[in-house]
Amino acid sequence: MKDLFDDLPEARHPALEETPALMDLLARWVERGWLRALDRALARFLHREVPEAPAPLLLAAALASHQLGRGHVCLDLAATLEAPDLALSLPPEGDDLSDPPPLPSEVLDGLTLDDWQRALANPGLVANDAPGSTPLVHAPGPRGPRLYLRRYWQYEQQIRQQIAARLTTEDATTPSRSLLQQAIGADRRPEDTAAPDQAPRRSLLQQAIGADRRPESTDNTSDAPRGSSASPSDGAARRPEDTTNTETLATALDALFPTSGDLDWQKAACALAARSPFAVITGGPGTGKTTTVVKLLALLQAMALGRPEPDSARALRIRLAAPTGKAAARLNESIAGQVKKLSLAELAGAVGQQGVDISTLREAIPTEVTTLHRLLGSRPDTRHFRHHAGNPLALDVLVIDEASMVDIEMMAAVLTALPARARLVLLGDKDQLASVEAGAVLGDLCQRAEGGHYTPETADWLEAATGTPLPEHYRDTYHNTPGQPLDQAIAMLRVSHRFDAASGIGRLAEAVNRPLPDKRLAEEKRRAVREVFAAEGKAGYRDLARLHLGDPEDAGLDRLVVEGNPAGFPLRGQGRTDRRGDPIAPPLGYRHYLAVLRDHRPTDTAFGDDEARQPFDAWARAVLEAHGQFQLLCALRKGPWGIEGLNPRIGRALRRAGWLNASDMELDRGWFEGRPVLVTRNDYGLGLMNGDIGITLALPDTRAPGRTLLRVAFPSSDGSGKIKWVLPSRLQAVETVFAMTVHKSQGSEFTHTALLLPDAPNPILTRELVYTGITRARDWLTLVETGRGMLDEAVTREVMRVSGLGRL
Ligand SMILES: Nc1ncnc2c1ncn2[C@@H]1O[C@H](COP(=O)(O)OP(=O)(O)OP(=O)(O)O)[C@@H](O)[C@H]1O
Repeated sequence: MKDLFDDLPEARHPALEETPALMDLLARWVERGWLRALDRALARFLHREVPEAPAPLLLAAALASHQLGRGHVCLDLAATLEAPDLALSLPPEGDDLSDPPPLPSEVLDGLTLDDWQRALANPGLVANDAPGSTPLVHAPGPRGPRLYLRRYWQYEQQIRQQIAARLTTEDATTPSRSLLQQAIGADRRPEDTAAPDQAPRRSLLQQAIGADRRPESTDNTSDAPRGSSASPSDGAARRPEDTTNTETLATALDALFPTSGDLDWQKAACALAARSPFAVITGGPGTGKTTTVVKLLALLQAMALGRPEPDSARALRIRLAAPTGKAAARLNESIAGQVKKLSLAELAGAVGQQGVDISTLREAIPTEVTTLHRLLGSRPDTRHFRHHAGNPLALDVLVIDEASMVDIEMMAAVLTALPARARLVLLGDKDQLASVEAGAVLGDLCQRAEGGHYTPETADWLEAATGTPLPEHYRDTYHNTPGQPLDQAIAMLRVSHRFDAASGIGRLAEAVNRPLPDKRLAEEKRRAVREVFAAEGKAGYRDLARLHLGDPEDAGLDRLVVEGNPAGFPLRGQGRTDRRGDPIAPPLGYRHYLAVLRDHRPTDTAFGDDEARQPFDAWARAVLEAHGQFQLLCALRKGPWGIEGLNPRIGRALRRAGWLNASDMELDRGWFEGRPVLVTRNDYGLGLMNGDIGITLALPDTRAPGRTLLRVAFPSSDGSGKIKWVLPSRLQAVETVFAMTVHKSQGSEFTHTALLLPDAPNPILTRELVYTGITRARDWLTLVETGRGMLDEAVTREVMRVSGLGRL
């Protein structure tokens, strides 16, 4: 009897057997916020296009689309069958969890990987890892098959090909042939993805996946000449900065990096980046990414200006860019300072026969940082950029800072618009949260950065260039796997110059960030994190405080947001000094910027032409600067511990303390003086970028003497210190930012950061999120806990990103 039953096929969930049942299920998931309406729309669209498409295919398509909203560029089929409930972000924020619809695990029960792949064998809808016009692409991955929406498969291909082409045209050494073949993908011709993609259903599909606009640069139907498509032969031509002479390079590196006994990773990173037309410099906060890149630019410029043939000596066209206005402004500030104090005399004498003029060299190092959108020339209301393959960027070197925030679509657009001979240098912290949009390009590229994986050729070359041998454990021979071409172009900076051993912020970031290769080590990791706090108190880390809140009305929250809760820190935050011995001011709360707002208000009664604005500009600058002293960050948007609940709650606390004058309605959704706002979408008309922060101030109303008018003051993004005054009614996409999500805080830094963890487990709570939040703190960090065990929970959960960019 038993054998007979065993032979019967297992009954599968009706949603896998009949399309109407699947559509009902998807509708229920959408209703509960488990799935996006877009994801269901895609499944319905595909069903209309090919009515006989089997339900498991439509389900896979909806799940693949859903992954995009969660940052993954594709659906990993085997991983989904292993842990089906991870395919949806469950529970979504704000779900009351009652009467749940069937979970993915119930629906997928009984479906094997073979069954699923057989269902995907549908040439009308799914292509097998190849160009074509199907909306979906089924492609192999390192851990098993994946399903992509075609557009994202194409972005990935474009990035792979553009990077691989640069990795094959190193200036100084050439990797072995077999590695080159791996880099390009032995079974794929580089021109494959350039084949016309007729995609007849594209516009409808794009609507279905929320992508009705795309950059021209990635539009394969465009008949624009592929002027910038990189090919090894293009790239092999000599660059103006000739870094092939290892001896000259070594002398120049010695001039930039005073020698020390051990390997200086900054020097090694500079050397590797000078050698390769594509390079990544990754590292945690304060490890010297900016310092290194400034020296790299000085080196490249010196090489270019010092060329022996005077006719060919010309300065390189270098551009610096960052994904958001905020990140651009930050880099702008730090790079300008570093260029000014860079000692160039030795370098200038080390290159070329005559040497290079120091002031010419200094002037040739740019300090202006633009956003990627501006660089590519975004046009209002379209994702089409002015620069693309047919109209490439006019530059020789592009440096992108905060590259962890660049999503796959933007990275593909940048790479496609980059001339074949231009260098690309990516800077960023591989461990930070990735962009909210799909694709963690930097994290994917840096998967092996920790171990180095340098080949014997690279190790020998590095030793010749830097004068220091490469320690054994960074060599591929140590790891017993051949170093990939990509590994040779990546350098990881490992020493923080901002946080020393006495810094709790640095220690906590390190403990939280420690990878967890084996779940059995979870308890050990939790203990290591707890130990940082166990050193609390007078003898403990003086920059760390821990605050427990019982409920959102807890008076502890008022103390934190108004005053900064200095009592939570050892010695009330008094008496600390920085590395140079300068005093560090005790931690502050929002009262500080509101006090500057009140106490420094100009007495002038006119606000009109440029001159009359100056006192107001100075006031706004002081208020904005004071505002950067404190920021509350939280993981969630919704619920009492999300920004939506906390923003009005904090507004009320500040009003109670006498620092704000606003009604409940204004605090909830209106305008009031002192309101800090965050721009949530680029507004090219106003010149405001996603991530910009402005403060609402009351100015004299020139048309009605004695009365005031609210305007929002934003720092101008060109680093000029000017203030942009914007009428609130013109701001289309802003939100109050007493509380900010950790996601939005990327690229920013605050003197005192308070990181608030929610009171219940949530999939969004990961080690990357906690690490990103912690590393936003410059001098003071308050960890705010609202429930038990959430820190433990978070530090042992990692973001799983699925993409195919790991190996090149
Ligand atoms: N080798 C070094 N020796 C001493 N101080 C250094 C060194 N490298 C960098 N610094 C200092 O450490 C601080 C951080 O450096 P830098 O801004 O270059 O780091 P970063 O990695 O770009 O930081 P961020 O996290 O802000 O991106 C700066 O004050 C810099 O002057």
